[in-house]
Amino acid sequence: MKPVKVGVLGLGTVGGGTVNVLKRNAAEIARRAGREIIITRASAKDLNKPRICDTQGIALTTDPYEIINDPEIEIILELIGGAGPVKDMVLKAIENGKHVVTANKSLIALHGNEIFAKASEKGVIVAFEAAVAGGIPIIKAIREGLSGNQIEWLAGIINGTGNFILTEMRDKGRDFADVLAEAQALGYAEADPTFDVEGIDAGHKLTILASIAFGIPLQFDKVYTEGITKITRADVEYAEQLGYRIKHLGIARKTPEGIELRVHPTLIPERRLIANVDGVMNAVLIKGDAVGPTLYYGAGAGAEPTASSVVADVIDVVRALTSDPENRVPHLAFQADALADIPVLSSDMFRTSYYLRLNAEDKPGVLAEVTRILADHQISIEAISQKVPLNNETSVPIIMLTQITLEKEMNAAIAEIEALKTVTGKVNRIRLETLG
Ligand SMILES: NC(=O)c1ccc[n+]([C@@H]2O[C@H](COP(=O)([O-])OP(=O)(O)OC[C@H]3O[C@@H](n4cnc5c(N)ncnc54)[C@H](O)[C@@H]3O)[C@@H](O)[C@H]2O)c1
Ligand SMILES: N[C@@H](CCO)C(=O)O
Ligand code: NA
Repeated sequence: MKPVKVGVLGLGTVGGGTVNVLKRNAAEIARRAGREIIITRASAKDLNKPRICDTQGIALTTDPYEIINDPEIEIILELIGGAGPVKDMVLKAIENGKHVVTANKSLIALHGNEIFAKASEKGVIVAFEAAVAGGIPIIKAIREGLSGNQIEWLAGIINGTGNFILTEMRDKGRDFADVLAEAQALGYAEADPTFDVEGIDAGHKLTILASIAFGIPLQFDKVYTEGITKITRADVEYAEQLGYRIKHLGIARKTPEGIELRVHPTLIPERRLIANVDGVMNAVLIKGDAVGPTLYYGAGAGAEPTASSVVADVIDVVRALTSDPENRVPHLAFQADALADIPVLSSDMFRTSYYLRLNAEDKPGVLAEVTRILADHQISIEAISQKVPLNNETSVPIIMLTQITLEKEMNAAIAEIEALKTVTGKVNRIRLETLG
């Protein structure tokens, strides 16, 4: 059979890694796919930039549409990124009857509903394994491996840059800015790294995971998002004294009222495997009703780990070239006409435990005032400890862990606690999940 011709848009970290893996493993890949797969054309913004890949044998252009409109090309790899100009590129490729493989989570999270509808209309595949948790085959695991289950919840460390920063800060006492610069140099970070540190990238990935886990349309605008920039060294230490690690998690949970979609720093018991996932590694913990908890671990970013997923998608597409479109794995795991309209809950409706840190005057009755406010809001305290004052301060840090409570009640209680004359400054609140 003739080789399958592939065109690549974008030759940066992921594009370069993909060229390298497809070339290096060509023979093995052909044995798996049943056909030789070759990259014949690639588009780059700057043709003379130094690259991590060898482009010998690949015709380069600065115009992606030359490739998108090339009738010889069967599969387009969109590895440019962003939800701007690439949206039209992907829609045009689909329009031209080409299959698309992308690593672009913002594109899928923001425009996936439209893109998948168009792809179904045209009978082509849009594959996006590399968009979530880099090299971990998490899309395939949920969409195919767990398809007999009702998924109850999932929780994941799904931003490599953020986990790398938190790990280096905790283990080596390094500065935030310094570690972020290293993550950028290593090719882990997004073009705009605020996407990594403010939880937006994790929010994009959570949007995708929740859709394929629960069979709901993609709805990034409903994800509650908090980043890692407000995590302090003191909180990391206090959490550890209590037996917890602070990780930045994306959590999707089905409740009787609706679905919680939230991205935020989270205390998790240090004995959990996921609490010990460090550096650029990602992990996703999924609870299915039949299988119980399952955990997936691997590199969340970087050229070749991400390329591993891109290439696997290319092979899947090649294997599916001869199948009828209706017999393929649905883009969002559930049949497109069977997506459910389950409400996504506002953050007021979240139910979780909390770690609270506040500074209070060191005198009798202060703790009683704080605990009375919590009791008024039906919030039970799991643990409480008073720390030694820092320097010569007259106020003392108080750390509390609560039992599961409604976030609306917690917000109201925090407002009342902050209004107390004996409490100085803000209450620092971090959610806590036992993930059991
Ligand atoms: N870097 C990672 O570890 C990683 C992991 C998973 C997913 N992703 C996703 O993969 C995509 C690519 O990320 P990256 O890290 O490789 O970014 P990158 O910046 O290294 O590469 C993108 C490349 O696209 C080029 N480009 C921009 N406009 C172009 C155009 N019009 N035509 C052709 N080329 C153009 C840029 O010059 C750049 O070389 C993004 O969607 C990103 O979110 C990245
Ligand atoms: N910037 C992303 C790339 C992988 O999606 C991260 O650090 O996880
Ligand atoms: Na993946």
